[in-house]
Amino acid sequence: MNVRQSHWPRLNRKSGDPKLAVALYFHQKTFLSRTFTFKVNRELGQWENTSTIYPYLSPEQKEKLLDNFKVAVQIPTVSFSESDQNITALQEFDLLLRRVFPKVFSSSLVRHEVVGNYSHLFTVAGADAGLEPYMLLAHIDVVPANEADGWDAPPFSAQEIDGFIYGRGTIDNKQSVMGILQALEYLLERGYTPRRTFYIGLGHDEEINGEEGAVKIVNLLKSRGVKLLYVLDEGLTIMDGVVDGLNEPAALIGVSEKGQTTVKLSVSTPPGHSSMPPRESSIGILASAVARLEKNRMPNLFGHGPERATFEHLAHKFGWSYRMIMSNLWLFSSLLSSVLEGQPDTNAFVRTTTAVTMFNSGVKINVMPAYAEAFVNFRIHSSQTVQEVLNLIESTVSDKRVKVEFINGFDPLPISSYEDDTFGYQIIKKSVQDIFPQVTVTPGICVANTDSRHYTQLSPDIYRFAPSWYKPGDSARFHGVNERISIQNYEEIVLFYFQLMQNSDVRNLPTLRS
Ligand SMILES: CCCCCCCC/C=C\CCCCCCCC(=O)NCC(=O)O
Ligand SMILES: [Zn+2]
Ligand SMILES: [Zn+2]
Repeated sequence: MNVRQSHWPRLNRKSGDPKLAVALYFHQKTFLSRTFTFKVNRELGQWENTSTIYPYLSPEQKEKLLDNFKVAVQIPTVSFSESDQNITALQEFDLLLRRVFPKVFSSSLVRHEVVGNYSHLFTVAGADAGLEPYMLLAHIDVVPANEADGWDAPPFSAQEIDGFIYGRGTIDNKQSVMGILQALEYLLERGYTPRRTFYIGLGHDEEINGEEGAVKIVNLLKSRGVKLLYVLDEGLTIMDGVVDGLNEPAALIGVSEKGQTTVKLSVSTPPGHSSMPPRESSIGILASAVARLEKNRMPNLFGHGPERATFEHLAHKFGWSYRMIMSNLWLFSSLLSSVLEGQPDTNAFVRTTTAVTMFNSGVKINVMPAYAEAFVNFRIHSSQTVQEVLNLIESTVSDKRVKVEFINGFDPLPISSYEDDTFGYQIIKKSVQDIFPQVTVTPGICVANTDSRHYTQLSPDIYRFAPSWYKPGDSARFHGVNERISIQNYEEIVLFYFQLMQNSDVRNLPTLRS
């Protein structure tokens, strides 16, 4: 999320954005007396004290957890495609977990099951069977990485540079896999017995849709009649310094995630000699169609999904000028949305995105190609459906020579509750505040997809968040080059899960202060 200075109009400068100046003038003239509408959460009262084990890591523990994490990153658990995964690496990863988390694998409180050959389900038995269980998710597999793309360190080296560990999976998502189990290992070492039962699900094929991992874990839990109070998976992060005007870091808890669809566009034309080409080749026809899709973006729908709540919750953290915009979205939402669409990550917040990810054609330099195909991946805004997006694709392509085929897709996920009395959301929020007291917590929309989308029948309250710091430039590290995490951040992540497990043991949330 890089809303950099140049994209945010400076309200206190004469040279500010003219659109904004007009809007502000209009607002000040006409609506000065209007009360701000931004929402300030009421603070919860006294928390039941269950966190009896202080979140602390000794120097020896810090050294050990880092060693464990590095080895996890060094195992190349790559999902190349739905039919191609590095099975040897997945087997090696299984052995690693058993070796470095001896308490987890030997405790009488923990039941461990392998699901779908390489995924893991842990059931940690709580002392009070009357309390509804919750579940933590993460995934073991990673997307491919090629050092030649410009990595500063080999992507499976876990090399340390300036306090950061570099490697594929360091923020997606081995920091959660190892962080969750490391936290449990340390809690068990210190004699912890949970009050509330919880599950840990580690999928091995999230990057290729989770059919063998998450789906099978869900089916197993369903067959046992399990219902979950809340689910926490990977997703949004702690945003820091990437929204101009917001001077404090903000933890965005994904209360939903976007839908997705992929279409294949293809063109067939007669092959022939390249010395006598037709006016248009199959490649040219297809390229024009793809260019039309990229040029005519899906509509900006800012304000029609949970992204609106993000800004309403953050409004009071901005300076007065920004606050005026955020807290009066009824007037300024088009201004704000046009700013947000200027950067790839914030743009993903406000619309269905269009990504041309594969393009294949041609067999020889002097042969006209008989066939060209492209795959386009769309991430669907909360207020749209797959069908609506398909209709827009058809009308934008609008060329009978281009065949448009639906490959797969699903609608945006339901929106989980983030109210003051919502157990899961408030427990996650408190755990963030325990470990990151300087951070504001707010709901958000996860722009990518996660294994948690398979869990909707087990719980209405599904959250997507891992407390990795996301700073300017970090968006390019997800599935990109130089994926990395700071050593300090990894320690914080272990402590976050350590706290989350203990905080989840409260029977009820504290009552609201009036
Ligand atoms: C004002 C807030 C604007 C926020 C803009 C969005 C910031 C995005 C931050 C983090 C994104 C990280 C996504 C991590 C989950 C990755 C899951 C994944 O790769 N799934 C597979 C897939 O979606 O294909
Ligand atoms: Zn992921
Ligand atoms: Zn990923």
